[in-house]
Amino acid sequence: MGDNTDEFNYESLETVAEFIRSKIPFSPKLLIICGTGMAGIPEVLDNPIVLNYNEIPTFPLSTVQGHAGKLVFGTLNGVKIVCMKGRFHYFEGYSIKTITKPIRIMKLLGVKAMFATNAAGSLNPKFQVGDIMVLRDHLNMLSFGGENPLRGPNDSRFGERFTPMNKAYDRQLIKIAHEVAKDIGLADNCHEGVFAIVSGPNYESVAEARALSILGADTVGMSTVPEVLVARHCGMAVFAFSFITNRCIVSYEENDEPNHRNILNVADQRSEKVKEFVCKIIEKSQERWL
Ligand SMILES: O=P(O)(O)O[C@H]1O[C@H](CO)[C@@H](O)[C@H]1O
Ligand code: HPA
Repeated sequence: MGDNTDEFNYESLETVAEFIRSKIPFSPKLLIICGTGMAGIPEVLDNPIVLNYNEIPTFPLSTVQGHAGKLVFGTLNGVKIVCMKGRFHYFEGYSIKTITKPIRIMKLLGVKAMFATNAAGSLNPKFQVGDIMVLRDHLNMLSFGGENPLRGPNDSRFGERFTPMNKAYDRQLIKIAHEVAKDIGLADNCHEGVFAIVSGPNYESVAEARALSILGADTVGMSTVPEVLVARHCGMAVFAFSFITNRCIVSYEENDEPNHRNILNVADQRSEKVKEFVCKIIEKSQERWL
């Protein structure tokens, strides 16, 4: 779990990238991280090639239900893509560096942009379960507590010491996402807002949900933001969205409770729409990734 062990240095990550290069006949340009319940996204790829995480030296292993632990390489409209079917979360016990390790490996493979998806609870009363919220910004509650994957010596071969975050989410891709939502009949179900990350694995207490809302968060989840920090640090364009699987409970009078099984079910029911949304955004931004 040490921050600066050899496992994370440039040369070690390059060894992992070289292993992947030896298995895959092309260099991916776009990384898609499949959130909980979004494991169907790689089905859109032509000529898929699968690499299991446990075949890749030093790659972490998925432990969460709904996260298979596979890299799926393929193309869509000529764009060379790699999907992470299974991401890593802080609550699994991995260090913040481990959960973001794949991002730098992907950079070494040639990836220029990251599309990150997540299942999230909604804090904004205007959002419904089944809606999408495109991330305009985030609230990094882990970093407020000092946990940041960019902490430690900076290797300038990846990026600069200090990374701005005010323009983390690519504005052209956000615009395209709204256009696509309109085109596929999701205009009323596609929002834009602020995502807050908490460590989990517990869902929020009523007081926590209320506090996050007061701080300006519209959705909350347990992933994505560390990946975004590392992707921006190494110069990738970033697009992210939350798929809203549940409402956060902000009243002591409510009997409802969030649970992972329901979250998987809700995501599963809308998986075709989510796939279409992602495909069309890639199609419309295609020239940037060729
Ligand atoms: O963020 P993803 O991986 O979509 O998963 C979300 O869903 C799980 C909780 O049900 C947590 O892992 C949370 O982060
Ligand atoms: N809170 C935190 N993480 C989540 C939630 C939630 O309500 N739903 C899905 N992931």
